[in-house]
Amino acid sequence: MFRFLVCRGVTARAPQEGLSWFSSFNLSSRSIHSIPFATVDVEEISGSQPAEVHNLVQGKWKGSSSWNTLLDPLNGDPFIKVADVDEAGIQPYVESLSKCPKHGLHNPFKEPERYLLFGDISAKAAHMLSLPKVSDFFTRLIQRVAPKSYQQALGEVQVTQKFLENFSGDQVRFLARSFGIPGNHLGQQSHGFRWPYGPVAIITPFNFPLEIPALQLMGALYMGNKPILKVDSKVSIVMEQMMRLLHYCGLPVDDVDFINSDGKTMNKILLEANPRMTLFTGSSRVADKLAVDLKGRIKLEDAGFDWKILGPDVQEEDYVAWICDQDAYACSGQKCSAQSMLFMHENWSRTSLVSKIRDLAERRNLGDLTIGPVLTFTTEAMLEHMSKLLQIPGSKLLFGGEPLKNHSIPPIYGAIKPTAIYVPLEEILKKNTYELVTREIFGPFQIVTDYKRDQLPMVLDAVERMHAHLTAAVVSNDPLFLQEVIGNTVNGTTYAGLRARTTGAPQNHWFGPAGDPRGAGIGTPEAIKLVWSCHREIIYDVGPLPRHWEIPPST
Ligand SMILES: NC(=O)c1ccc[n+]([C@@H]2O[C@H](COP(=O)([O-])OP(=O)(O)OC[C@H]3O[C@@H](n4cnc5c(N)ncnc54)[C@H](O)[C@@H]3O)[C@@H](O)[C@H]2O)c1
Repeated sequence: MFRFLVCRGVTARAPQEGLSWFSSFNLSSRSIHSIPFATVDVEEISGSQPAEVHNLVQGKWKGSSSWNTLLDPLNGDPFIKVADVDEAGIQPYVESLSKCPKHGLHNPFKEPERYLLFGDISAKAAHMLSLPKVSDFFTRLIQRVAPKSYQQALGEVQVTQKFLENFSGDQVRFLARSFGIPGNHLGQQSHGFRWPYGPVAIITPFNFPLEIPALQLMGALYMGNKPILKVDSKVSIVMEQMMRLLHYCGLPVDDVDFINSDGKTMNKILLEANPRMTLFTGSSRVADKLAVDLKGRIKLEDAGFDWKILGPDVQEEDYVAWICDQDAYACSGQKCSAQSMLFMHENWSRTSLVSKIRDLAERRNLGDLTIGPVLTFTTEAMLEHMSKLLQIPGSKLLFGGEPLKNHSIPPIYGAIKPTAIYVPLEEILKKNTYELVTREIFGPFQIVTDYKRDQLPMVLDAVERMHAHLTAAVVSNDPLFLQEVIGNTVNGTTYAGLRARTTGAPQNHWFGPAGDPRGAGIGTPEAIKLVWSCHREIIYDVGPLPRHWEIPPST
């Protein structure tokens, strides 16, 4: 992995066209030391040289009178200053959103050229992200604010790059494909169109600083909406730089507002600006509040308490153990799709699967960020949860359960070893323990249990009672077993088969919860159309009237 320097203070350039756009960022001839859109040098951000994150409203980047200082999650240095908008400063954002009509910035009858514009922007942005120094820039920036291994952070950049490639050229206009049905008489035809909502809001969490906001933002824009984007301030520097890249690739500067604020201020903006649709990705607690506040005009990607069921056919033990380790502990367990509960068939309990998972988990280390800080739970909170679980009869610590040692992660964040706790199935199902055992701990933490051949209905009962149905894995190549588990469950993204995993949200398949009419999706054309457009039917009825038509009797 090579390092490079970026000139501090370089501002976003005006969009340029065609060849000149490409040659203005020609790696071989011009400076390999600069990234033309970037305003930060990822390797230089530190307590002595803190980076600044700005807001964008009505086409202008703005600072703020109050700056929120972030601590480096690896050493506690105050390393990023975020221009925080407080409740007194929301008016420009409310006004900007209110200016956008309900019929959007474009639709099939208004400025259709913009569908092509977004195909072009996507092609250019995909090209930029494919350049090694740009992809390294974003990968490292992600690592600085949401510490995860280089490979995991790079994965976000690659998914975003592929997604942008997917929606290059004419693919944006194909998203707005309409259909027509012949009518009842000459001159009548009905046409179904994908229509934008107009002013919309996007709220995203800390754990995927680039992939989630970038994919949802582009989907919103493709369909003709004007979004206000709010990313968790802890990581918003990544998307701030991505906004600058998009401007560089031709995104009109007043198409998107970008805001840094706390949740309360954002809640107020939503109530005052009244976006026609809000996409919320985050915890179920906030999701449920917003669903009420916004009177249902919302789509949700909320909490994940994701399960994996190992079926009766034991095979490829090493592979299954490796996937379990990746699913539970990559990104320190801070994926919404992380494996939270593992159900092992008794045939698997007789193998050395658990000790293999433990050995793999023990390879993880802070040096390469294969384990790292937990940003929303402290060490004490996770250990306290563990001791409550260990009071359940028959439960035991399988491995982990200790704080990480020899680190300088500040105490506002958590730092524990990858942890697995065994809880007997019968105990999990008891009314007063169920809630405790199925609480989502957004860290390197999983529950393991086992079941006997005739206890599959109990396993299915346990997963039926969960409130979030995001991802799941059924690890078996027994078609009857797969059929039974899939037919009796609902999770929106379910992997089935020997190689099944719970994590993995590439751009090539739908990712989102099921079983909830508010459920959103991300990544695919279906997800974009569902989340970011509504159906509009235009019934043409132009005549002519039948010859000798007369006014009929009233009906
Ligand atoms: N389903 C998915 O695709 C998905 C993806 C990633 C994360 N998640 C979930 O997100 C959670 C972890 O993220 P988190 O702790 O940052 O979530 P969170 O709900 O605390 O915050 C998410 C975002 O909402 C904002 N926010 C908080 N209160 C708000 C309010 N009242 N009005 C408007 N905005 C508000 C936050 O500032 C942040 O930007 C986990 O539960 C995880 O499972 C889900």
